[in-house]
Amino acid sequence: MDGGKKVWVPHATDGFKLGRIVDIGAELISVEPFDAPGTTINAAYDRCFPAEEYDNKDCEDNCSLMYLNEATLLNNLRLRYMKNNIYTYTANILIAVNPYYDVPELYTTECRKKYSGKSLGTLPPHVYAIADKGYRDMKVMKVSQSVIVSGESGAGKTESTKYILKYLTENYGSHAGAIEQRIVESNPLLEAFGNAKTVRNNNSSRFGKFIEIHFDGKNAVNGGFISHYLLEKSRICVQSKDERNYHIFYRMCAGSPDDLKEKLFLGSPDMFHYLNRGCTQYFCTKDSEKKLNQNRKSQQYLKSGSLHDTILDDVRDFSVCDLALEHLGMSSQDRFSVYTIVAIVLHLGNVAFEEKHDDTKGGCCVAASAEKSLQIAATLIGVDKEELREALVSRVMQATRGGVKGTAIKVPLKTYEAQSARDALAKSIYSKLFDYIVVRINKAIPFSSSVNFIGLLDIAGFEYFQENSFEQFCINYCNEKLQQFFNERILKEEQILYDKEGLNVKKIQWTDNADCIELIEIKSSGIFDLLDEESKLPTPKPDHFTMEVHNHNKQHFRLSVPRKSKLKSHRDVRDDEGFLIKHFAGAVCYHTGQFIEKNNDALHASLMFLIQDSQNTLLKQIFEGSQVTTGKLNFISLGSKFRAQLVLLMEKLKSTEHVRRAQLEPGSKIMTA
Ligand SMILES: Nc1ncnc2c1ncn2[C@@H]1O[C@H](COP(=O)(O)OP(=O)(O)OP(=O)(O)O)[C@@H](O)[C@H]1O
Repeated sequence: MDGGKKVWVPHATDGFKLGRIVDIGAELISVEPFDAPGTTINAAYDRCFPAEEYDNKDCEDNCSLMYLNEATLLNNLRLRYMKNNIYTYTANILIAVNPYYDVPELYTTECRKKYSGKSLGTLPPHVYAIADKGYRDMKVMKVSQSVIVSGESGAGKTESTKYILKYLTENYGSHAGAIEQRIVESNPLLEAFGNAKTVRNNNSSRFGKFIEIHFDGKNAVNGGFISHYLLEKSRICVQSKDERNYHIFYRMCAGSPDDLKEKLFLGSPDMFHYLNRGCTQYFCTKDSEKKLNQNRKSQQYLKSGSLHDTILDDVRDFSVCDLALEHLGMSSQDRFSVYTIVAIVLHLGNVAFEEKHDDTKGGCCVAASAEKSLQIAATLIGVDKEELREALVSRVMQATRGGVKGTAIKVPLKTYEAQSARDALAKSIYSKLFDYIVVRINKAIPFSSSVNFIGLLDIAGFEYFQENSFEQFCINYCNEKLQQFFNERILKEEQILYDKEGLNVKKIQWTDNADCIELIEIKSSGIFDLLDEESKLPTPKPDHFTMEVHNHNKQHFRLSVPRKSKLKSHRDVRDDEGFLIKHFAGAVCYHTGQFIEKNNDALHASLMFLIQDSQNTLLKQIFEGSQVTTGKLNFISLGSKFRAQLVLLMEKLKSTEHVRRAQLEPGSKIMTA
C-alpha cells in the first residue's frame, strides 16, 4: 500500500468508498474519497483494499479481477447489477443479486434452450448454466450432483431453486411430462402450507428443503423426492404485527367456495385468535379484490386495502392450491379433509380458558365465550365436545406414589398450562399436516427406475437477530455443517488437485469449524445433549440448562458468556439466560429461555388419546406412529430429530459430486462507491 494508490476504504452507509491514500500511519491509513475531495477517512490496514485500474469495467467472473477482495467483488456485483446482469460467477459459484422485479428476457423459453449443453462460461452467467453443468456432469461422470442454494431471508433462494427445477424438468423431461408437471406443481403446494409473509419477504419459506430430481438410464427426468426440515411452528399460534401465519389460512378465508366456507365455519381473519394479532390483510390483484365478499374482510383490510405482490393472490391461489392437490390424485373428499385439518387449527386457537372459581382443586375451565368454538373444534375433530373439553383442561399421568402405582390420574391444568397445551396441539396438528402434504407429493412423483439424481438444497443461511432462540441455533448449526462440507469438498480437494498438478498456487487459508460443531453435537457435554438431559429432569429449568452448558464447556474457544460480547445488548444478558457461540460467520448470542419448550415435540397423553378417539380419519392418519408419553417424562427431542435428518442430508450431499453453490445476496448488500 503506497501513498497515492487507489483503494477502497470502508464506509458506514456505502459499504466502501473509492479514494486515494494520502497518509500512512503506524496503525491507520488515511484515504481521500474521490467523491469528497478535501476530506479523509481513516481505516485499519486490513480493511483497505486495492482497487481495479478501471472503475467501471465489470467482469462475468470475479476471479478475473486483477485484485479480488471484498470491495472489488462487491463493486463488480454492483456494476453488473446496474446493467441488469444479476448473475456473476466466482469460479464455479454463482452469485445472484435479487432484482425484485422481472428482468426482461431473463427466463424465456429461448433463453432456457440456449443454455442447454453449453459449458460454463460460454454464455453470460446464469442460474440455467449452473443447472446445465449439474446435468452434464451427472450424465458424463454418471454420479449424482447437488446444488446448494444459500443466502439470507429474501435473497432469492426459493426463486432460484424454482428456476433450476423448471430448467431441468423442461429441458430434460421425458416426453409424457406428467411427472415433471407434478414436480413443478409441488412448489405452490409447499408454499401454500409452508410459506408466510414476514417483514423481509412476502413469500418467505419457513422450512428448509432438499429436492431430488431423479433421472433414468437415458438421463431423462423420471421422478423426484422432497425432504423438509424445521417448519417454523411458533408462527402457527402467533405472529408479529406486520407478519402473517401460513398462506393457506388466508387463502381459505379469502378464496374458498361459499359452501366450504360454511362447512368449516370460516370468515374474516379477525375471527381467529391465531390470525388476528398479526397482519390480517390479503394479497390481491385489482381483479381478485372484486371477488372478495365483505364478510371475508378484516377490519384492517377494510381500512388499508389489499397487499400487493407480483406472485401472490390469496383469492386466486386457493384454486391454484386446490388444483395442485387434485393433480396429486386427491379426490374432492380428500381435499376437504385437508382443509378441515386447517380449520381445526383455527377453531382450536379460539378455545380460551379462565380460572375456575368454584373448585377447590384449582385448575381452569373453557371460557364461557369460547363454548361455540369448542363445539366447532370438537365437531371437526370428530369427538364429543365434553371429551375435547376434558382433554384440554387436564392431563393424564401415571401415579408414581399413593394409590396403585401406575394407575392413570387426571391432573387439572392452570389457565396458562391449558393454553400452552392447546397451542402444542394446534402446532402438532399443523406440522403433521405439512408432513402429510410432503408425503403425498412424494407419492405422486415416484422414481422407480432412478439411476442418478440432482439435489437442490434450499435452506436458510446463517441467521442472527437481536434475539436468537432455538430456531436460529438449529439453522446456524446446519450452516456450520454445510460450511464444513464446503471447506472439505471445495477448498481441501481443490488444493490437493493443485498440488497434484504441480501448480504453484498460494495455499488457501480457512478456519476449521470442527470445534464449533463439536461444541454443539458432541456426546454428553455438547449443547444438544445437555438440552435433552435437562428436558428429562422432573422440573427442567432454562437457567440450569444454560449453566450446564457453560460449566461443561468452560475452556471452549467457541463458547462464552454474553457479558463478554462486544455488543452492549448482549452484555445485558445474564450468564444463566444465554450463551454466545463464535460461529464461522460471526458471534451469535442465544437466549435460552424457550430452548427446553421448543425442543420438546411431545403432546401430553390426554391430547394423544383424544386424537386416537377421533372420528376424523385424516387426523388419525397423520398422527399414526406418534409416541404416546404417559409417564412423568413427557419428552420427544426435536433437536435429535433434526440432527438425524442432517446426518442423512450430509450423507446424500457427500454421495454427490462437484457441488455448485449458488450464494445469493440481497440488494441491500450492494454498496455504492
Ligand atoms: N430472480 C428473480 N427475479 C425477480 N424477482 C426475484 C428473483 N428472485 C427473487 N425475487 C423476488 O424476491 C422475493 C423473495 O425471493 P425468495 O422467496 O426466493 O427469497 P428466499 O431467499 O427464498 O427467502 P426466505 O429465506 O425468506 O424464504 C420473491 O418473492 C420475488 O419477488
